[in-house]
Amino acid sequence: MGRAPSLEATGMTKIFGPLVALDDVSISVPAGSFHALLGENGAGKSTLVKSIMGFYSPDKGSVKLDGKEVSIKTPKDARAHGIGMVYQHFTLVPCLTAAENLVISRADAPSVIDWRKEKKALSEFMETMPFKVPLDAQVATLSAGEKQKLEILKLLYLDQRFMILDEPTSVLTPGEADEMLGLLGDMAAKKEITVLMISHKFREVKAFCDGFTVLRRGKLTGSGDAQSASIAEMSRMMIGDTEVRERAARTQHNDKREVLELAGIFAEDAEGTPVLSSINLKVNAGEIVGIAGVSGNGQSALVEVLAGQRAMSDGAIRIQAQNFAPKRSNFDRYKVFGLPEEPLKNATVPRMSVAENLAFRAFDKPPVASLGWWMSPGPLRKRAEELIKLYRVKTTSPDAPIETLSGGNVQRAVLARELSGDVDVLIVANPCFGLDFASVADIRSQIMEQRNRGAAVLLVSEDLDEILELADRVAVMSGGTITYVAAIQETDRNVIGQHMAGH
Ligand SMILES: Nc1ncnc2c1ncn2[C@@H]1O[C@H](COP(=O)(O)OP(=O)(O)OP(=O)(O)O)[C@@H](O)[C@H]1O
Repeated sequence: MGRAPSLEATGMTKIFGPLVALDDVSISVPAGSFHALLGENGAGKSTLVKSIMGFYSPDKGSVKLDGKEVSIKTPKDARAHGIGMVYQHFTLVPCLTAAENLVISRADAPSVIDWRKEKKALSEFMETMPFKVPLDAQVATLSAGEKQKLEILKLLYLDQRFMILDEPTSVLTPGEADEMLGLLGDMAAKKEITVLMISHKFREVKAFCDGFTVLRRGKLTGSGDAQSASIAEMSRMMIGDTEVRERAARTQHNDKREVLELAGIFAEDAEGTPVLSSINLKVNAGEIVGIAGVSGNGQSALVEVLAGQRAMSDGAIRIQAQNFAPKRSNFDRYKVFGLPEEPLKNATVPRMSVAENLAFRAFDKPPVASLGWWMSPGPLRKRAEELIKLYRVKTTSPDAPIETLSGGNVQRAVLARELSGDVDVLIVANPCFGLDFASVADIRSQIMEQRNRGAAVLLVSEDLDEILELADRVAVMSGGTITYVAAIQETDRNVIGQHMAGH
């Protein structure tokens, strides 16, 4: 077809108050290229693509498509120019079918839809596509891989042939990720599309990308050919001379005390449909049990139950053989810590400062609360400064509202707070989701150190590599229950993958 556009953004600058989030950055993505945009958390990747997409109006800079300067003031303008974006999280309407989602996404969708005509047109469109999604299926019933394919089909349906993908594989199994990137790579090679992909995974960049651009602290630090550059070169451009901490090793334990027990847990959603049924699992002191599974199989509901955000309809949580009701006073009493999904929403007060959020679990204890209920600003700030440094949280100041931090930095701030206490039980859900590799190394080391110190760790993760690296045992969740449990040494990726797929 040869319809892939080229895109060139020059001198892009975006200032947020005291912070230059993007400082004179230029990027060139030739037609039919599969280009990676790399950088640590907070480097400015989202700011760059949001400025190109018209979500932000840059303070300076210009965008050329196929060599011609274009004016993009809103995301609608970007769409009209054939630039589309796929986000980390799905944007489809779950209760509609795949076909309905495609048709309503059109700017010119008629108010009365002639479904016979639309379906014929859609089947013809699907014929020309390299991958298929069942058009009559309700989106809620599709797997994560199918939903992601539908997001991409939507861009093609809207004729958006410059695709910006924000970590598109974070919700996919490794097999699904390779399949999807492979198909996009083939389309790019045929010059049907041009892809700009934000990624933190060097393996994917090496396997599928031709060009790359690296940002660091809002500045361009390098670009080139992703095939000839080495991973070491690319990571140096990303992190400069910041040292990557060495991974904490697993130590042997004699302490086999049972600490956390999930005993026959059941839960329903608002409509009364079961989301968890008969969850039985024990976690010992000094053990990491990884819960693997394709997203949407009850993992979020389980984390919500453990965090006290969702009621159980039956069953019990026990800690050290005592019934545990998940509420704030008990979290402190039983030394239960954790990172829920979407930490900005579930574990912070977005408008409060980074320092206040870091103190949140400690705000009513000395030394922070030495003035009674008045939070004492001196110790609070000092403690915050220590944690910010130790966990490398990027913020303009401890006083900045936590909602102004990049996604990865909010996560690091919450982990800094939760991992810095005296932990008996640690419950973490996708702790490294969207983090850059230096942070992944840090966070995984911290989790391992808590295990080595004797904490019982429940690690819910959609990233199988993470479970294989950290867990002592793995449990697979499928259809709201645990279908498989094994010691890590006695199983492998394929067997776990088959159970994840429900076989
Ligand atoms: N709306 C905003 N207001 C103030 N500061 C912001 C805003 N959006 C982003 N920033 C800041 O701009 C910097 C760049 O953030 P950006 O989200 O572009 O990083 P990123 O490279 O996409 O990071 P991540 O990998 O964590 O998503 C960060 O320091 C962030 O705190």
